[in-house]
Amino acid sequence: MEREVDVVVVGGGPVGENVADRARAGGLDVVLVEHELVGGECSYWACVPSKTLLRSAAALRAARRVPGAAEAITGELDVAAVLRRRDFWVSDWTDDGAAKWVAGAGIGLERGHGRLDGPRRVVVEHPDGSEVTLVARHAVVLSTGSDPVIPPVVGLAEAEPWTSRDATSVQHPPARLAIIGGGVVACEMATAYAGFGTQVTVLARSGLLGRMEAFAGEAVAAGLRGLGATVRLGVEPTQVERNASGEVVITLDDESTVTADEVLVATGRTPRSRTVGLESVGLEPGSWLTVDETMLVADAQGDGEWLYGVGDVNHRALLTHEGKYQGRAAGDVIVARALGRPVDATPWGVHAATADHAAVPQVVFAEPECVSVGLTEAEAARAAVEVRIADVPMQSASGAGILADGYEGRARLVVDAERGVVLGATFVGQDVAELLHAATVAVVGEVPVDRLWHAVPAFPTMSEVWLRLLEDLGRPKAAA
Ligand SMILES: Cc1cc2nc3c(=O)[nH]c(=O)nc-3n(C[C@H](O)[C@H](O)[C@H](O)COP(=O)(O)OP(=O)(O)OC[C@H]3O[C@@H](n4cnc5c(N)ncnc54)[C@H](O)[C@@H]3O)c2cc1C
Ligand SMILES: NC(=O)c1ccc[n+]([C@@H]2O[C@H](COP(=O)([O-])OP(=O)(O)OC[C@H]3O[C@@H](n4cnc5c(N)ncnc54)[C@H](O)[C@@H]3O)[C@@H](O)[C@H]2O)c1
Repeated sequence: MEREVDVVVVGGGPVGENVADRARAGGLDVVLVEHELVGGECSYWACVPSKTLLRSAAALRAARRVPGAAEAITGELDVAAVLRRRDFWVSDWTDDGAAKWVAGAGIGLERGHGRLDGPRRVVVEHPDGSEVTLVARHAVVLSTGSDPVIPPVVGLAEAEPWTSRDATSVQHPPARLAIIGGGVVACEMATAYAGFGTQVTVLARSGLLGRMEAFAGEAVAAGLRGLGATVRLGVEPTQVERNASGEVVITLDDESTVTADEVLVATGRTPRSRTVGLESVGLEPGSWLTVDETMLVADAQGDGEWLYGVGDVNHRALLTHEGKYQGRAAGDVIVARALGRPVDATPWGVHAATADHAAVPQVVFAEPECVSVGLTEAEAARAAVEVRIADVPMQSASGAGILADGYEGRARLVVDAERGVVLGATFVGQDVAELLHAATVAVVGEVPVDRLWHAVPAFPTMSEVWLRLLEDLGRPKAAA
C-alpha cells in the first residue's frame, strides 16, 4: 500500500515530536513513524529517569548541609520510593500520554520501523509484519537518535554489560557497580548509584567531564569520593569476564582488577542510522548525518531539498534541548520551503540552528552539579580567540553560604578580549543548574560585560556570583 503525505518524520523522540509539531502548525500534513515508544530515549531511558534517580539523594544532601533541617533527618534514602517516583515519571514505560498528544496536535502516527526506500519514500514495517509506503511531497526527516557504544574490549560484550538503559530502568540496584567512562553518563550514574548505597567504581581513561573546564571534572571526582565511590583516573580496561559466580571481573591496563556485580558502559554514542535505508539514497548506513544550518542532509540523492537529519543522529549536540531547538528550526524551514516562503538561514535567523556552534548549554546533575555554556578557556585557545578569564569561588556570593553550610564551588567567565562580550561560562557547585540560563542569554545576546554591571543580581542569591566575576574582570572606566 502507498500513501502520499506532506512530511514523514522517522523517529518519535523529543526531536521528532518537535519537528512534526512545527510542520503541522504550519499547515502541513505530517506522519510520525515510531517503532518503540513515542517520547524516545529521553523520556524513558535517559534524561527523565536519570534525573529522577538523582533528585532524592541530592535533596537529602542539601538538607543535611543546613543546620535545623539536618537534625530533622532521621532515616536514610528510601531507594524503593525513589524507583517508584522514577516509574511514575516514565509512565511505567508506556506512551499513551505521548500518543494522545500526537493525535491532539493533528499529527498522524504510524507504529513500526521506518526506512528510506529511495528519495522521498519511507517504508514502514508494522509489528505484525505488514508494510505501508509513505511518499513525502515535501520532506522526510530522520530523527532516529543514537545508541550506546560498546568498545571492543576483550570479553566485554559477552559479559552482558549494562548500558544507560539498564542503569536508568533498574529495579534492584546492585551492591557493586563498575562504570567504564568518565563522561556525563558515567558521572551522573555514579552519583545516583552512590546515593543508593551501591559501592561504585568509576574507571576513566583520562579526567572526568573532559569537555568542560578541568575544575568541573576535578570537583566531581572529589564529590564522588566524598560519597564513598572509588574514582580511578587514567586507566583503561583490557579484558572483562563474568565469572561462574556471576561477578564481573575487569582487568585494567595497569594489570589491577576490579570486581563488581554489574558493569555499566558509558563510553559515548553511535548513530541509529544503520537500518534506515541510507544506502537507497546514496548515503553510508551507520553514519552520522551531515547537515547544513537548516538540518538539510548533504548529498542525499533525489530532486529538491527533501531529507533532513535532526537531533542526536546529526551529531551536532547530543542533548534533548538542543535537538528540540534544531527541530523547531527544521519544522519551520520545511513549511517555508513547501509554501515557497522566504528562508532565513543566516546566523541567528529563524531557520538556522546557530546556537549549536556558539552557545550550547549543558547541566551535569552530578555531585556537585556542573553547568556550562559556550566556549571553555581551552576551546577559545584552540579557536585562537584572545580571551580574558574571570575565576571566583561560588561561595564568594553570600547566597551560596546561606544555601548550604560549607558551600564550595567555582565560577568562570570566558570573555572575548577584543569585543568585551561573554563567550562562555561554567558554574560548579550545589544547585547551580538554574544559574545557567542567565549565562546562555549573555552568550547568545553577546552582551558587553560593561553592560552586565547594570544587570543587578538580587541579594542574597547565588546569582551575586556574577558581580564577583565582574569584579574579577575589573570595573569599566568612564568615557573620557
Ligand atoms: C543516560 C542519559 C541521560 C541523558 N540526560 C540528558 C539530560 O539530562 N538532558 C539532555 O538534554 N540530554 C540528555 N541526554 C541526551 C538525550 O537523551 C538525547 O540527546 C535525546 O534523547 C535525543 O533525542 P532524539 O529525539 O534525537 O533521539 P531519541 O530520544 O533517541 O529518539 C529517537 C526515536 O526514534 C525512534 N526510532 C529510531 N529509529 C527508528 C526507525 N527506523 N523507525 C521508527 N522509529 C525509530 C526511537 O525508538 C526513538 O523513539 C541523556 C542521554 C543519556 C543516555
Ligand atoms: N545531563 C545531560 O545533559 C546528559 C546526561 C547524560 C548524557 N548526556 C549526553 O549523552 C551523550 C552520551 O554520554 P556519554 O557519557 O556516554 O558520552 P561522553 O562522550 O560524555 O563520555 C564518554 C566517555 O567515555 C570515555 N571513553 C570513550 N571510549 C572509551 C573506551 N574505548 N574506553 C574507555 N573509555 C572510553 C571518554 O573518554 C569519555 O570519558 C553525551 O553527548 C551527553 O551530552 C547528557
